[in-house]
Amino acid sequence: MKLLGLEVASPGQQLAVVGAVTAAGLANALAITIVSGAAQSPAGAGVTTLLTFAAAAVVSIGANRWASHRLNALVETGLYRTRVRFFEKIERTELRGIEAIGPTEIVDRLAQNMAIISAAASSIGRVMQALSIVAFALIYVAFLSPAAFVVIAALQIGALLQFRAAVNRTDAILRNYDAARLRFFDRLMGLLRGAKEIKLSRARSRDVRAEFAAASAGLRDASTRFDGLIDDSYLFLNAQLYLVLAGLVFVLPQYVALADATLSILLTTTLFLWGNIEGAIIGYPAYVQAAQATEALASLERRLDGAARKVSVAQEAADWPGQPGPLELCGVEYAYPASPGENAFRVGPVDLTVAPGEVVFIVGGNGSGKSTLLKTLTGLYPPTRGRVRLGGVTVDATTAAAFREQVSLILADFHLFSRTYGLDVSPEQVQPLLRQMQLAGKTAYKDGRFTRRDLSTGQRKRLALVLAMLEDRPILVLDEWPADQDPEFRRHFYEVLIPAWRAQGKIVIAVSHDDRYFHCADRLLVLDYGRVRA
Ligand SMILES: Nc1ncnc2c1ncn2[C@@H]1O[C@H](COP(=O)(O)OP(=O)(O)OP(=O)(O)O)[C@@H](O)[C@H]1O
Repeated sequence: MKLLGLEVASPGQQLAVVGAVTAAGLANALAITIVSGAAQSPAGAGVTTLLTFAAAAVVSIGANRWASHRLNALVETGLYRTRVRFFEKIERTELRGIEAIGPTEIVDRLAQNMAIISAAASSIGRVMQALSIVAFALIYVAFLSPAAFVVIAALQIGALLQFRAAVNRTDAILRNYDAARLRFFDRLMGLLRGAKEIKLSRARSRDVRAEFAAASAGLRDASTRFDGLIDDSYLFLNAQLYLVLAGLVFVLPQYVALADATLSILLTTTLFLWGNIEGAIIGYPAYVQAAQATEALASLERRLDGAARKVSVAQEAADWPGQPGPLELCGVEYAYPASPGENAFRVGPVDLTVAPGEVVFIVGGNGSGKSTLLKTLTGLYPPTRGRVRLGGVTVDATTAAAFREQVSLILADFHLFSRTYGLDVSPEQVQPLLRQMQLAGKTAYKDGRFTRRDLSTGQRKRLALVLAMLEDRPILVLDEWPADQDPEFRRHFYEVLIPAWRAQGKIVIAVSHDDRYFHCADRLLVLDYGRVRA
């Protein structure tokens, strides 16, 4: 069964919820019938009547409670499954796919849209309960007076159809709201990431504030229009109640013979019924919002699937099938997709063979394609031409996942996770490396995590290198790693660490701008606007 667009329940579970809601509605109608009857002849209402009334009330409340808790649990389980599925899809989507969608949309969809769907779950329960009560109350009205039933039902159906049409008109507003929320979120991220830069310039702060205010205004306008339309429709529905009451009291008795007592019960029942109709329609906008949120989630999922179809890598690949051997780049090129009116950046073709124990420095100006080449040779970007081989085995969709596990990579925008995920090491193994990186006393390794990660930029890079050394993989790739190190540690890197890795037989590829240490490499690869110059 699909609820709020989520695959949440088996037909049996669905039947149980509908059954409970129906039983609650029926018990509710029974309770009204009993009190109405008792009100007509109080002398005839004894203990049995009271007990039957109490039993009906208990069944109604109990069944409603069970149904709403069950519905909430089903929707939350559906959301949980959706989150896990998204995590797996994001994990399977290659780097380019994630870069193309962007983190703002992914975070917004998974946080905001899921919250909208979760909030709608309780509304849906209330709508179902109210509709069931309305249905049974209408049957009771039909039993009291078929003519009154026709009047009430006709006005009710008209009002509900009008309300539904109004809510459906909010579709465009909701889409605007969704786009406005993404813009707002994007500006908010800019505000937080750029907090330092903003503090240093009042003019910049003013401009950023203006953009932030414009994004907030977009949210305000879309939200106000949505709420306004819903409120108007709600009031219109309320106005129908006056029509129904007038019809019942002033018009109906002119044409149909009605006892005073019946008319009074009809009025009470109508007021009760209308209260429940209001209950039903209050939840409907939440349902529409949830449906839109689900569609946005589905659209993101389609894009992730599309990106995965374009470039897919078998995750369940076994260990690397080849022997340790040279890393070969055979005519490797990578071209970013071209934006309209722009020439796409392309790096390559690169032909390079690096044997175990060899050290290659990649050199070149800003924007010459060094990081792009590193991402391509480590299998993060699939080459648009040529191929990467390790130990004679080509890196392709079936071997890429295993190949990446042969590589330790520290890019300029590396991330230090809160735990040392995927590494099973003891503090005794970590401590000597922390000492070697002059981090002992700054941080320590305990319970699978480093006690402190709020270190200086250079120290964080050293910590990333500690993790890379603990991984102990045959290929070590570093993007301008020494750039943030002090001269002494820079020398340590070039004159102690690099020779040690060479002696261990590692393939070391490092981007470097330190020409005074170029002699520490076996070879230099010079890039110039994506082309290999030397
Ligand atoms: N995600 C991306 N999408 C499209 N183009 C990109 C992307 N990342 C980088 N580029 C483009 O690729 C070119 C090379 O970028 P790259 O980061 O590889 O250069 P780099 O040599 O590492 O530069 P730097 O020394 O400044 O770090 C740049 O012109 C950049 O505009």
